[in-house]
Order: sequence, then C-alpha cells, then structure tokens
Amino acid sequence: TGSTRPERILAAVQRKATKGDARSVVNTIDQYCRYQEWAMNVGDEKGAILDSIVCEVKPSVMLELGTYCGYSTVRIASMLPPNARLLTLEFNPAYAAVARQVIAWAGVEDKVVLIEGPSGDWIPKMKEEFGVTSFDLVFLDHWKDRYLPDTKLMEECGLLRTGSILLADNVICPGTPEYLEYVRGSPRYESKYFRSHLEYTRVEDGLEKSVFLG
Ligand SMILES: Nc1ncnc2c1ncn2CCCCCNC(=O)c1cc(-c2ccc(F)cc2)cc(O)c1O
Ligand SMILES: [Mg+2]
Repeated sequence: TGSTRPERILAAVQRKATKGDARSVVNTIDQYCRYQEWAMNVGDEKGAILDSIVCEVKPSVMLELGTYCGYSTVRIASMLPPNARLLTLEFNPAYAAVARQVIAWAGVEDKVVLIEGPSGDWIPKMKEEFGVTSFDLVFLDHWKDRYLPDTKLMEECGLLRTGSILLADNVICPGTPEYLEYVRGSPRYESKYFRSHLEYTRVEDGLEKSVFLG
C-alpha cells in the first residue's frame, strides 16, 4: 500500500528541513503543500495571524484542538517561552504518529503535550490529568461541527477564565456557522474576524478571535 499524505509531508520534512529548526520545518511544509500537494495546515498566511496573536497573548498554557501533521503545533511552540506548555489534541492515531515525528524534528517536543483521542472525552479530564487550571489561549482547528460543543464544554468545565482567548480556524471555509453565531451573539464573548484565505489558495477564509468575558 502507498504512503499517506501526512507520511509524505513527514518525508519532505525529514529530507529537506534542518533538524532542530522549527522555522525550517514550517517553511518546508508550506513549500510542499503549496507546490506538491495541498494539505489542511493553517498555512503561511493565516499562520502569520496566528503568530501575531500568540506573541500578543504570550500564553503560559495553551490548547490546540486538531493537531494533524503538527504544522501549527510547531509554529505555536516555536513562539512560546521555555516554561510555557502547548497541549494538542488529535483524534486520528495516524495523524498523531506523524505529528510526534514532525514535532521532534523541529525540536519543540519539550513544550508540547500531544494527547490522542476525541476532544469531547479529553476536555473534561484536562484538570485532573494535566493539572490545567484554565487555558490562556485555545486554537480550534478540529472537526468544524465540534467547535461549538467543545467551547460550551470548556466553559462548563471551568477551563476558560476572564480574558481567555479562543482562536478558530476555517470559520468561512469549510465554515463553522453555529460556532460563529454563538461567539458573535453571546454577551460573554468579544469577537473579531481576521479575514484571510484558505491555506495555499485564493479562496476566502479567516480566523475568529473571541475573548471570554467570564
Ligand atoms: N481531538 C479531536 N476531537 C475530535 N475530532 C478531531 C480531533 N482531532 C482531530 N479531529 C478530526 C479533525 C479532522 C481535521 C479537521 N480540519 C479540517 O477538517 C479542515 C478542513 C479544511 C478543508 C478546506 C477546504 C476543503 F475543500 C477541504 C478541507 C481546511 C482546514 O484548515 C481544516 O482544518
Ligand atoms: Mg484548519
């Protein structure tokens, strides 16, 4: 049987990226997915917006929902101070296996905890299993119909504090209409849309940044 797309992305990283150099891993994946085969990484254009928000928030504890090949995991971790932690949740074991190797190649494994399993199961266990009090920043990039239920779950589990920030990918394409309606309509959030494009394409997409007001 042939290789999978994530395996081919990993092969490109191990062949072309400088080991221990996170930016080299990010650039290699962007090159591969722009010129060889498209893949659902947040990409360079939306990635720059993600970088600016990570830099602004300087999170001590951050959650990423949906790891895929670890592209945004590496991008985020490379911006975090040494004592900060990025917890990243991946449902698909094959994706997680590739992501672990991409994260290791980039040399950011000390800042990353990769958890395998469905977000709905793991979010209620974050406090007891990982000693999380609350998340400073959450990057939502998993199943688009899980953004809203998982946001409500994080609220219910007390994982959001006044000032916690949610940053959601793909709010236009593939789209997360119920989530957008919720964060834009709720008095408990202050929401802002960052217009961009679907990774490696000219199709409109964007990130929604929502501050939890408590
Ligand atoms: N911990 C967990 N719990 C539940 N589900 C979990 C999970 N961890 C992972 N998953 C399962 C997520 C699978 C990938 C999610 N991302 C996407 O589906 C996605 C799709 C596109 C896309 C756009 C236009 C197209 F024409 C085609 C595809 C672009 C993107 O940037 C995307 O992030
Ligand atoms: Mg995405």
